[in-house]
Amino acid sequence: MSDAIKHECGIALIRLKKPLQYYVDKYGTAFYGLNKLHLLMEKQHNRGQDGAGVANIKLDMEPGERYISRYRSIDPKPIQDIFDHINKRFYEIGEENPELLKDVHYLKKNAGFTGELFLGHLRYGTFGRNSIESCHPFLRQNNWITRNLVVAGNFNLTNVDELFDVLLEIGQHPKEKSDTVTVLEKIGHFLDVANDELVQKYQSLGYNSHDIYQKVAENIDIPQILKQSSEVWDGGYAMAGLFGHGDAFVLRDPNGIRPAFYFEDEEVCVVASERPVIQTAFNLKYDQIKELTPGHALIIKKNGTVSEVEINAPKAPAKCSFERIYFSRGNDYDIYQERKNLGRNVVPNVLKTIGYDLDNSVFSFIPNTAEGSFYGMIKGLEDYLNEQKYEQLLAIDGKPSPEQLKEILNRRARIEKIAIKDAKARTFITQDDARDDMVAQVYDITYGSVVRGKDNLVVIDDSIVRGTTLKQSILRILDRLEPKRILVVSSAPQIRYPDCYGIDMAKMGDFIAFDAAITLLKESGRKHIIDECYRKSKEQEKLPKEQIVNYVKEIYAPFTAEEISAQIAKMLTPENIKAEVNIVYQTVEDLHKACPGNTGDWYFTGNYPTPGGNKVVNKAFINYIEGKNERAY
Ligand SMILES: NC(=O)CC[C@H](N)C(=O)O
Repeated sequence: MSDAIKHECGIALIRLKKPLQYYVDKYGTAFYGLNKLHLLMEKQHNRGQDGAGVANIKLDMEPGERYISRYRSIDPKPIQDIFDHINKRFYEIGEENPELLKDVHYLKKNAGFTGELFLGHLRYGTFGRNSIESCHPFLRQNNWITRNLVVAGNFNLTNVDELFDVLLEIGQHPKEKSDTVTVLEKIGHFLDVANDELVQKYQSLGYNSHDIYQKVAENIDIPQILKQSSEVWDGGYAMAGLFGHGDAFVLRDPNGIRPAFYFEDEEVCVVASERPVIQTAFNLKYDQIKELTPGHALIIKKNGTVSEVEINAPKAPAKCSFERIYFSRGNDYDIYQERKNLGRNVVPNVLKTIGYDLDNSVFSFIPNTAEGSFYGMIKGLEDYLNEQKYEQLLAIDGKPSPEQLKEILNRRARIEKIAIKDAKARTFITQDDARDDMVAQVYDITYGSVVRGKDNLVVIDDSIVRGTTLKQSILRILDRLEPKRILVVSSAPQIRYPDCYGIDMAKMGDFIAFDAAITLLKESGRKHIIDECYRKSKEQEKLPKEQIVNYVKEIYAPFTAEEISAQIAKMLTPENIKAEVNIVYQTVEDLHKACPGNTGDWYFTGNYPTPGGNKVVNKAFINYIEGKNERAY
């Protein structure tokens, strides 16, 4: 990915189902859960760079003993910072007496993060600031054990304002307006209600105070609480939570927009945002990992029982295709195949654009996430060439001569490693005139890989959002190789609409495809379409989200995808470069063929799976026209 598109958040949850001593005996460590959590988080570091956090709950502690620990960090290397911080205490204990590091009783009484229930989170913020206070997990503390709640999620809701107002209506006074706090308080409210009801019930049955909370802990109906609190959430979410007494959950949105995978056996229950992460951390096979059903919650009771429970009826599946194209790590069994298919599917259009001139074309990719689709593109080119060789051989009268055979068989796609990504140099002195030049050097090239003035240079990238790095850096540096033409291939279709479900792409002006369509409208004397779209958007601004229509589609409607691609190519071509620049995008249809299980495509099509999406795109368009540079949710 050449654009600095923002990653998702990632979650990791572990419940150790056996007493800690079991892991000491079997694996030789009292830190089995903590180490696995570290691994799960490290392997998902791609999902969030703003910060990270972990929480832990110890089961069956005595009153007066601490049982919830949490640590968060916005250090440039937050995962390392967190585990350094946690492990420091263990080093101290080890210095004192190494035996104590295997004494689970001592550890539970004397050190944090030695419980049985772990929750980790990696954050890329889509709401609010990048402060440590915005890092998950969030805590809602209480002196009654069953009222304690810890929450972390990969999510974005379109109706946080609405939900916030409901909190006010019921008389709450939230100390801040953040989406995670709003969700936490929403669940917290129904948790309180459930507690009150159960306490009353057991009081009337004559239980004493201590036993009452024991009974509450055993009988609290987590699915009911989740139903009540999530009923009106509009958005994408994989929301994880822990309760003070030891129950836990992970709830997935009804369209399955955000991913969640899990594994369970007699020792552990593990949940993460990506499947191969669990495979690697616990040495498991692909089919041992389950995907959490949309609209369902995984409920992990304190007693160790695990079940998937329907919370909200699943809706039309719209699992995020961007996870497959770019966000999730490419080492997932399915995702690797899908990325290769994405590359393979663009081949016919690529061949057409280069006039089928394989002899004078060099193929490469933008490091590193486009590597999977590059392999697919090569396979597609090989298929094409094989087809040609077959035809050529058949066309020969009689037996081909050795020379003919060699010539035909030797034809292959010319593949080179062209672009190299060097270490990030983030700390440029900003306003300096030399800055652009420095930015241009973030990528480098392999000299001598292209025949000057003669070759087409084809490079595949996974997607193009704003295209800034392409324009400022990549195209300029590729032009130094003096190809006749540079063809940039995007394994994703044109990004035309904002995301409001957890990817930070919330402004129309951030999309080169949108810029291109607006420019085309203006240049062709059709500005009235923009005005009309603005008028209609404004008119429905105050309507309930269910009634809002995505009129922004009308901005793109007059043009074919190819016309917009051509305009994008024009706009992204830097001044003073020699090569002709073309851009070929994946079609939406081919995207669906490549990633059949993840049909969520609203950023490409404007078809939002929830009503709130239409409200967001409406707002984003109004913001754009009115010159407001802010998020639309
Ligand atoms: N990318 C995400 O899932 C973000 C989670 C949440 N909306 C936050 O900003 O903290």
